[in-house]
Amino acid sequence: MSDHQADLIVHARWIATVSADNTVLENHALVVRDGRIADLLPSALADEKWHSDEIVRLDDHLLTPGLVNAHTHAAMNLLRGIADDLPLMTWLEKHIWPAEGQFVSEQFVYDGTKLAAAEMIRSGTTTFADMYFFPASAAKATVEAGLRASLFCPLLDFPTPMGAGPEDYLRLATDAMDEWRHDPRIQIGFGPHAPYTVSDAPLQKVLTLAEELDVPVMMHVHETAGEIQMAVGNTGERPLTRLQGLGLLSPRLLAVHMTQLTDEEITLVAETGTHVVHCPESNLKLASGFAPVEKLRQAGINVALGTDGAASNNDLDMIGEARTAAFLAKGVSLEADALPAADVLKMATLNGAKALGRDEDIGSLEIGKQADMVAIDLNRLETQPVYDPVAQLVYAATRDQVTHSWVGGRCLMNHRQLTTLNEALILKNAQQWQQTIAGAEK
Ligand SMILES: CSC[C@H]1O[C@@H](n2cnc3c(O)ncnc32)[C@H](O)[C@@H]1O
Ligand SMILES: [Zn+2]
Repeated sequence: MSDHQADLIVHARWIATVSADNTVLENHALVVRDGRIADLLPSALADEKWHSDEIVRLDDHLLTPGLVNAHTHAAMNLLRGIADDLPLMTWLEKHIWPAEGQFVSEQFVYDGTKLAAAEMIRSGTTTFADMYFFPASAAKATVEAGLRASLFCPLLDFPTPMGAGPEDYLRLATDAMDEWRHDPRIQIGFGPHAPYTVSDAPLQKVLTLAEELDVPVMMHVHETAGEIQMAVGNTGERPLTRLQGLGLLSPRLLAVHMTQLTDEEITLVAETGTHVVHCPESNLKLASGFAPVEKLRQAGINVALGTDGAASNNDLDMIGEARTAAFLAKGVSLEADALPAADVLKMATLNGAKALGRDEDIGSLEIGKQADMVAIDLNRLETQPVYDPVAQLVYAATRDQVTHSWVGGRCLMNHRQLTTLNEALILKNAQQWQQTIAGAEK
């Protein structure tokens, strides 16, 4: 390869870099070599300086970093619509856990994660943080789809189709960590489900192992007021205080939901460097509340964005989630400048990468980082004219305007055609699962 031979050059009308200075470049080219961004320069100069057999010209598009869905349960796509309009604990205990107990298997997770991967690619996500059973099956589906994932291995006090109890779950998690240690696409972490399903002893083991193996931990925390009332009634302590006592609050922890927080707890989260994952649509649909995002941001907390699973959201659309997050922040603070478009895009990209400890590699479009990026066609009646492309993405565009996706410079979607996944087969499998599951309910 000559000095200026590239694997891929993408010219775009706008490039939202999400770098520290938040630059939006106009009429620039992004040059990819060996999966990484080798150059970012004005299109006219790129034509003189760089050569490539693969040149993509996107004259009406905004190029952004691939979106990072910082919390989901991918395989739950197969349970989308199985139980709606219910509060969290009824939804979980009366519908979701019984269905999972009956149907979740390696094949369910593989098929469900493929279905989710197709939806995620088609809506601009390139990395997702998953917390679900049989992570080896999720990893296989992820790698075949060409996405990146951080897979948080489940841990609960009670048996599930995947394991008999904490010792089992911990062994499965460390086995997965061994297996995937050398693959840069897959990161494995611990996913203790929630304070109300995991007791102190296994949580202490998680902490010791996570520190020893230097891996992240993800947990649903303070999702509802009921969770806190129950804990206070049983132990006299709020769950966050308990987690702090156990030493779990740290930059290693991604605390998901956090809808119930006192000012003192916000200070504690900030001081410990704990990351918060905001899942506004799931929280709204389950009527759980919402994280006080503006207060968290003002306290200096890194807030990432997640969809949660498709059984509570009911989609994995990070563009829609970003819009909901922005509107909600404005609505609850009564401040129109709360969570501006550029900040919510950062929340959906770089902040997620940071929470996962992957921001040296992904989350922004900067020279040296992985070429994980997506293109959004703004030349539609719904998004013209364009004064501010990032505002247009957040406030007006929809996920079907995502036309291209690359992970490490590899194209996963070209003009809305998936290149790694068989859509017809994924659809057929999803319909078969629906028949099996609905048939068993009769
Ligand atoms: C330990 S595997 C994941 C486990 O979590 C369940 N789940 C999905 N969404 C939520 C949520 O919003 N709060 C709590 N638990 C949730 C999922 O069904 C699996 O059982
Ligand atoms: Zn969740």
